[in-house]
Amino acid sequence: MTHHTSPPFINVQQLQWKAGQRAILDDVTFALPKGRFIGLIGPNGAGKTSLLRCLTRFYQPGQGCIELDAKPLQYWTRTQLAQRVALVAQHTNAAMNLSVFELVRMGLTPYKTAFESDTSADLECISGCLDKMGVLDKSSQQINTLSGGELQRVLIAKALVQSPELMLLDEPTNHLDMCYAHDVMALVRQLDMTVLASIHDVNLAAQYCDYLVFVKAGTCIHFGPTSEVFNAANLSELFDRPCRVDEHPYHRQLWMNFIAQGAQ
Ligand SMILES: Nc1ncnc2c1ncn2[C@@H]1O[C@H](COP(=O)(O)OP(=O)(O)OP(=O)(O)O)[C@@H](O)[C@H]1O
Repeated sequence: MTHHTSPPFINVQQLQWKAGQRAILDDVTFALPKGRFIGLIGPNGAGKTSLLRCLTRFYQPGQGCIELDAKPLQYWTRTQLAQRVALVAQHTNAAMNLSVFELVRMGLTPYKTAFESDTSADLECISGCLDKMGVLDKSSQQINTLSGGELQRVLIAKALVQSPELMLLDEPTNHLDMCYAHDVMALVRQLDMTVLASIHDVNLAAQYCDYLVFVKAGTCIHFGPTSEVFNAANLSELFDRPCRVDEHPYHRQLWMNFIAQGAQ
């Protein structure tokens, strides 16, 4: 397991979370620096979503601790947490009868009292975030008429309006075509914040993420800078099957391929 020397921004120590009697996360430990794009990779059912939910305190860990910026998560008030951590969930219900603007405006909720009206700074913030994600022209469109890729960008814009220090993205490229997936990853990479994103496509993760966390069967088996941990031994262990990692001949980045059965 790789460790780094800078003080961690996200510090997870021996985290355990149980659903009923079953430990879904067990002994999860990793520490990651601020301001980086971090990919959470691992097979289906490994516990990536559960881990993201623990980081928002939606799930309460049975044991272990999570610190953000050296402060245990349980000490943040609900409002402080909502101002600092934003989650873009995997299955967001887009059937609501809202415009893009109305949805993105909801990102301001942690900063507002119930009847406070929008200031010009609020409106600028909303437009700025929509613009950053390339969807400003969709502002008045109903969210249930957006394409999957547009909706994903709008949801990230809503999280940006929250101006969190930590953005959690649960499979942000799910259902996106390759171009949209790359666009979303590139846009996220440009954001000046710490982003932890679960990503199924490990090559996409390796291309854009500074750090990777490997999650297998409810625990973290490796974490560290992508260049150090993205290798055939670690990925074979993660997926329980042989693979190789090479430098891609075109873009020169690390690239994983599974070795087909009988082709070793
Ligand atoms: N609230 C819950 N109650 C019972 N089981 C749960 C609950 N939440 C998650 N699980 C189980 O925990 C395991 C991990 O689920 P999780 O969604 O965290 O995995 P994941 O790595 O995000 O998977 P995927 O890549 O398929 O989205 C699964 O077996 C799931 O069924």
